[in-house]
Amino acid sequence: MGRQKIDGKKKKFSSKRTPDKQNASVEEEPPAKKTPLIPWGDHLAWKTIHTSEEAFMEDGEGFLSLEELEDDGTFDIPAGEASVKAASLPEKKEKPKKKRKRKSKKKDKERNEADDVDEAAIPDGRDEDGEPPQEVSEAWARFGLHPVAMGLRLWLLIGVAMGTRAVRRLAASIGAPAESKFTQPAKIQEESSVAIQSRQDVIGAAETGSGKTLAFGLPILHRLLCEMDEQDSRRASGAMASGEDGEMVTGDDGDSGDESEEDGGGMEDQAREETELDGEAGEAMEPEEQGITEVEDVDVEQLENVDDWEMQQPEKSTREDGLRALIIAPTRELALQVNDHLQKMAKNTRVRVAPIVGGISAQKQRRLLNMRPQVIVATPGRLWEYMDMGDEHLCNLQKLEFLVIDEADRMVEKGYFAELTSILGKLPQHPKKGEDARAAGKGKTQSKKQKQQEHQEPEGEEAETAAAATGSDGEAGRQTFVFSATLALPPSLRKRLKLGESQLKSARKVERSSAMEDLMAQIQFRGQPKVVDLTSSRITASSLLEAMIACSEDERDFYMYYLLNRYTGRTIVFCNAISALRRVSGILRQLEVPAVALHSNQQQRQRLKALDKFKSGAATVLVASDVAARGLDIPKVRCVIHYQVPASADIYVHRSGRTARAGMDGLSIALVTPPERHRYIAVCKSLDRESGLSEFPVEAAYMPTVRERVKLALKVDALDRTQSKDHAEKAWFRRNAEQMEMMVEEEDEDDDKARMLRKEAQKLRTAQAALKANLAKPLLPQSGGMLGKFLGQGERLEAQQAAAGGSELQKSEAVAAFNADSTGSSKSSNIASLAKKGPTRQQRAAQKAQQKNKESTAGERSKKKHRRST
Ligand SMILES: Nc1ncnc2c1ncn2[C@@H]1O[C@H](COP(=O)(O)OP(=O)(O)OP(=O)(O)O)[C@@H](O)[C@H]1O
Repeated sequence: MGRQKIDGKKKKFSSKRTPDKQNASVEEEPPAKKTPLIPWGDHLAWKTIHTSEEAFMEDGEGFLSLEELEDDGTFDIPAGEASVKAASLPEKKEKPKKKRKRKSKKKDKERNEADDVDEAAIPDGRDEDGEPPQEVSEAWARFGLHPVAMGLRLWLLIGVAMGTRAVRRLAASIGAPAESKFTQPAKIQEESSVAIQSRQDVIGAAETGSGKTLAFGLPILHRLLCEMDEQDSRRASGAMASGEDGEMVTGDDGDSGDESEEDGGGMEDQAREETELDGEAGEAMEPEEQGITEVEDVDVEQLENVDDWEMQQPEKSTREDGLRALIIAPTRELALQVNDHLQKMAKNTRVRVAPIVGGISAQKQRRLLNMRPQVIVATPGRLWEYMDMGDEHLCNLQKLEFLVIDEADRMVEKGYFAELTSILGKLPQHPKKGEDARAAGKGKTQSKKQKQQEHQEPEGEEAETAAAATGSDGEAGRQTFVFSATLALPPSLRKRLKLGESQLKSARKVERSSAMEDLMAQIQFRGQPKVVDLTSSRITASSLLEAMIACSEDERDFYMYYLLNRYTGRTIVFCNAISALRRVSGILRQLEVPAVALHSNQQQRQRLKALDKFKSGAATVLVASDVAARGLDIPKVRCVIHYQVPASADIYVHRSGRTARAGMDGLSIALVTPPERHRYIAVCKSLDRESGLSEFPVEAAYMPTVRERVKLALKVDALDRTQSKDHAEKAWFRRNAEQMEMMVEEEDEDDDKARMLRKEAQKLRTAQAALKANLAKPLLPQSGGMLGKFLGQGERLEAQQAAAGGSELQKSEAVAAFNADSTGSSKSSNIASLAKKGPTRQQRAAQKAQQKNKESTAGERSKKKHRRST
């Protein structure tokens, strides 16, 4: 009931496989027009696809292993209900199990979590939270994606709508939060879809967390998959013509595929054993020095992301395949995240994705490059290093079809630009109309080896691949994406971009004024790029609530601690300087806040461990430098605290953008001290917020305990450091004395110093005991049974934010409402109030607002109740 077969009479999704090839081939025809079985199915570019068995079979992770397969191998899409049928799959060929202990534990955990979803308890299409299914958008259909790429999206959407177990797992595997509000392509993805159909270049700017990665990821995956189809068909028809076995070509996952997977598994395991990150340059700080909770105890399994760099399909491609897509991102973490995202999307396809970033050992980097992945995600420094060394794969750029520059505004900054310029200089020229792509594709600065290779004319398959690279429609050359959340294009440049490349070049000498213009002039666009600017005048995400707290330097730690306690969700505390970051980490450690530190002076391994600990929830606070400001997509970050005012508006926007992602709510609070006032005003001005951010209401009743506690923590931390230093000195002295075979007598120690040390140790013990006692106390003594809980303001803020319902003005009013005093002047006067101290007015206002909010929430609740009952 309520279920419709997707195949109808004409079309059949078949999971039948040729018995000896162990492959699933899917053939479809367009759905019958009369009864569109999937509402958006008519718009799909139905194609024959060849996909691996795993896509359909493996442990519920493939997109057709949805337990919706019928006896005859077709599958149903439930319409209007989410009940699912037990799978009746052809028996799966047992593969010899390889040792995969480390991975399997984590996978099992994920599976168990997913298995917790009781599907029987999901009646009439509601998800397990009892929410009715959301409308599935038809907007994806306009993309005309390759069915595999489209499949990911479709199943993601159906999964979001219905919450079925396997699909939710898939959605999770491609990194989309199940609670995400995206039930259709994000705006930037929609606007960039021209990149798929017409292969137009795109310069895109959209708010943080708005889905830019998929905006370039999907076109790349789509194109590469289409080309593989074409290659397969050509090979199949070639084989037929030459009288070979005419069996359907099934890609790499036939018997040989099994074998290669075995090998691959072996290689992967071996690689895992071997894989160690570089102990690269840069000062390696001891955890104690960082003042962070130990990360050394992190289980290796938590570092899956490190091992996952190993490509998902380790069999290497041929040299003829060449590099197809080059994605450049400014930080290692961001590059690894994009790499991870694309790898997950390309799972179960023959598209291979690999990272080239600093911190990966040279041995491993070499191994990855030897596998000749079609897609490379890189940071400019490491990429240029390998290109400059003449790496064969990286210099084989004739078939490069995609160039992506992510976080472009950062790329034009000092420290990136020189390398980026060199990389761009290596890229082949676009072929002129009618010119042979391969002839034109010879870069300006090719390695010797490469030039020799090119003198040998490609034959057969190679020629076919080259033809495919130029596009069957005669389209040739590389497609470029330039993306950022804060891409400031000067109006003159915008105008010239509209005019097209030739005008851009001719105008550049006279008019070029910014680094961004330099970059645009160096990038060879194919013609007229499409400029997609989705940034609003607000620039930050619309679901982000922003506020500030004006405080003295001494008070900054108090407010930070207050905020961490009042907003217990995942929080990132951003610092400008590593010294401040260490200090904050030290205090938090003493205050028993589960925090980890992340900054550029750490070894890459430490950086990843910290991120992993934060992502896994083992730490709820990340104390970070701006290395974490851009691009990082960490789910469920509720709050960003700018412990120090960032150096520029761009950094402010990117830092704040670590929360309120994918349509979720988030809070960003800047702590502003008098010396930072000018910087704060400049940031506000750049963001067109002349009146400054709304002042965040602080509940003064909490502050006495907060102050006392933080002061104690500071004291303990200072004493702790002194003592560690003394111990280190003593140990050093003893070590050296031993080496010189000197006797060290206790009397050698200065009596006064020894007494002082004992005194210090006693002080530390007393302070530690006092802090411990304080930590055992609730933050707000007389709070009528709500002790230690974070009720009140956090929830009220959320309620007000929700009530504000999206408009910027309303949202800033939502924050302002907390401070609103009888004169209502708090917002306009907040810059002026920076130097002021004393929260009495705030306190009164907060209490008033609290009272008001209680009343309105109670009123709302009773109204809702009434509505429900009627
Ligand atoms: N159409 C979609 N459906 C579901 N989830 C999506 C969709 N598009 C993106 N997402 C999710 O939204 C989140 C943010 O996406 P992404 O990291 O690409 O943002 P971004 O615009 O690149 O952010 P930033 O500017 O900070 O780098 C990711 O978790 C991603 O999985």
